[in-house]
Amino acid sequence: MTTLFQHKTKEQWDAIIKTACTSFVSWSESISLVDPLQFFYLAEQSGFKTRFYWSDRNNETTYVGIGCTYTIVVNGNEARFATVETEWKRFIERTTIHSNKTSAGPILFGGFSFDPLKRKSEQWQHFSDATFVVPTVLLTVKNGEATVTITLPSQSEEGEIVRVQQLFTYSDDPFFPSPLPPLVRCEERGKEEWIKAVKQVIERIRLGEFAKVVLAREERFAFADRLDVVALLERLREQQPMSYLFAFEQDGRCFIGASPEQLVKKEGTVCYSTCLAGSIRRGKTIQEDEELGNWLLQDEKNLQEHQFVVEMIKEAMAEMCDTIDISPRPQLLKMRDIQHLYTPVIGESRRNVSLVSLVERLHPTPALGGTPRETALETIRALEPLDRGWYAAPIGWIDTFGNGEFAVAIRSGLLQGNEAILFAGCGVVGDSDPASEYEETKVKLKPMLSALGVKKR
Ligand SMILES: C=C(O[C@H]1C=CC=C(C(=O)O)[C@@H]1O)C(=O)O
Ligand SMILES: [Mg+2]
Repeated sequence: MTTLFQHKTKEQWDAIIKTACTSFVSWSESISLVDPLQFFYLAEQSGFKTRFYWSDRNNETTYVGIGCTYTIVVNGNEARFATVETEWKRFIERTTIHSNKTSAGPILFGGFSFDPLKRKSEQWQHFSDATFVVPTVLLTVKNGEATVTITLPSQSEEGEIVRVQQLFTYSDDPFFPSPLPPLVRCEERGKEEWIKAVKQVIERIRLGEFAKVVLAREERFAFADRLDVVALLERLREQQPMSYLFAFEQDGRCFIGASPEQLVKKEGTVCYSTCLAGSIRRGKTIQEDEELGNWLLQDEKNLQEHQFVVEMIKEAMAEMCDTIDISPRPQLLKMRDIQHLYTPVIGESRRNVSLVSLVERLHPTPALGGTPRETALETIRALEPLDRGWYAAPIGWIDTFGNGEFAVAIRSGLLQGNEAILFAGCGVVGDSDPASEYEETKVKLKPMLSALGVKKR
């Protein structure tokens, strides 16, 4: 047995918790490097019902959150972004933070639903229009260094303290996630209805009603046994190393994915965003892959699909930043299963714009909604035969300095018991072909399907 966290005795914990004159207390300490997945795994062993996992696309920062000391839940469209922001500020004011490193400290992690005006389906009942948590225990792994941050109410009960402490005594034997269970059934809902919706959207674009609408669909998969989130994260981490990896689990339901798309990142006065739209599969040989990539870089339909995103993000960033830097032409972003047109944007803002206000301004970009935004959203609400829930919406974190990052939760799915519901969409423009758009959604389902071990359907 190894003790991960040896620095403080029970008496020292008590002293920190009980002498705080604020409602919450938080402290951080360096620990020896641990595999974040092992930490995530331990959470379940210790009986915590809430856990999350985040790692960015450069693998610079990984967070694992366990338990929840503070929760922000908002339902409905009214001020959901502003509420998250004010509640986070209120929490910081009510917390004594013992931290000697600027990079450590508690974070707020969570996500939003794609569209609060869409009627919530049964499957998304447990995911609010905004749910954010301050974890009881946070593991931060940054540049090869691990820090643990414990955040507790200053009136914590003894039992809770003991449960948290138990988490730090672990066996350092390798952990064994359960093997992935075999697939027993897959169900594709409303293929014909979806293709009909794509056709309708194309016609309405040609009539000049709107310029672009992103339509999504879902597929359901039933397995012989319960799906193990740790096993899935381990496979996603291995198979999609250049993606944001995220999982948010509460009471046995987990929203999980590996997305290539950054919505926004804020680091001091610097703000980053990316325009990602326009897709083609990867080639089977290097030559075919290059040919496909070159075709994508010149294809009018895909360039148009991409350009709508560039225009909107450029406008939003120009509004919020003093200067912006954006390249005039898209480049290729190659993921394991798919390649995209990609244009990064960097802005500098000395106006104190908050990360949450950037998220609010940017969501949904035309990579997930359409152009013009409101008409596209109304069209999606009316035509799309599913509730997107948290799919295609912002997911990410904010720290106590207001820095943080949000990804767009695509290439994702909802796990519950033996079942996985996966989502994929594509940008429909005037020159779209319904059959090719359908094929594109199949490519976009691949990252989650490979992680689930589903090969042929
Ligand atoms: C809507 C999705 O992807 C978006 C992001 C990149 C490329 C896209 C496209 O080419 O259609 C989509 O706009 C999805 O993966 O479900
Ligand atoms: Mg597309």
